[in-house]
Amino acid sequence: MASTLSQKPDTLQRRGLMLIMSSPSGAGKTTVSRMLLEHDGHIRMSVSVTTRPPRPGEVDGKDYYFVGQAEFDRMVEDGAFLEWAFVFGHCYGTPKAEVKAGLRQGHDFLFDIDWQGTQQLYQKLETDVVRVFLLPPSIGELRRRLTSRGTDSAEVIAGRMARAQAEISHWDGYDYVVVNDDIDTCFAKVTQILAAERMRRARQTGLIGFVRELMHPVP
Ligand SMILES: Nc1nc2c(ncn2[C@@H]2O[C@H](COP(=O)(O)OP(=O)(O)O)[C@@H](O)[C@H]2O)c(=O)[nH]1
Ligand SMILES: Nc1ncnc2c1ncn2[C@@H]1O[C@H](COP(=O)(O)OP(=O)(O)O)[C@@H](O)[C@H]1O
Repeated sequence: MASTLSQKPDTLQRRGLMLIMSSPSGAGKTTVSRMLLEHDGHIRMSVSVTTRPPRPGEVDGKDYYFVGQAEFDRMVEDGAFLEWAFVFGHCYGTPKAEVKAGLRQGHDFLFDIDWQGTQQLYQKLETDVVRVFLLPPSIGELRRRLTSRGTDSAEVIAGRMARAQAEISHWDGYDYVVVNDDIDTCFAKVTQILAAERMRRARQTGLIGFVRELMHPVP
């Protein structure tokens, strides 16, 4: 039977969500983020600002906005960040403007940020935030991944390994925890989390009118 409703459920207005992915360095956040951006047409990356120098192959404006310390400090003073933190000796921050406007328009955003940034975003925008923590299958595999990525010196890798346990200790500040053993399985799980979170009643702002029409159909 043809529907008499004025709106199709699939096209209803929805508030955007903030999918945060954190992990110890090398567990696979960047890899899973790239897969999500490639396969999901509705999520955008929140590109952070950092004082860390670019790695080979990283593109300014795509991977990060690379800035000097003075410019970063000015942005902090101007209130340009939703959150910012000091990680591995460098400053990292999430620019505010694009995300706030995008959420209202129903866009979803993906954040590759650490536990400090996650706490700050959760305190500010709790209902919009979905927190996912990726774990490596083992500490040995984490070291192998950091080494095989080939982007950091032995000294930097040693620093990241030394921080791994401290970062893992924040796993209980997240809504979901996924072990990134096989990459395709891990990606499938993150995709399932995103799909379910998009269906949360509180996010489906357009449902109110739709449900009203279902309950009071025009004869
Ligand atoms: N709080 C916060 N953390 C960030 C931000 N951008 C990146 N990070 C985190 O900073 C850490 C270092 O990032 P990066 O230097 O790219 O190395 P990675 O750990 O190999 O991804 C990671 O834990 C990122 O999640 C940000 O805007 N805010
Ligand atoms: N499930 C996986 N199995 C094997 N290698 C992986 C897996 N996930 C990521 N990697 C590799 O491990 C390295 C670190 O991954 P990356 O996504 O850069 O981690 P992070 O962003 O968390 O620091 C990269 O070389 C990546 O290709």
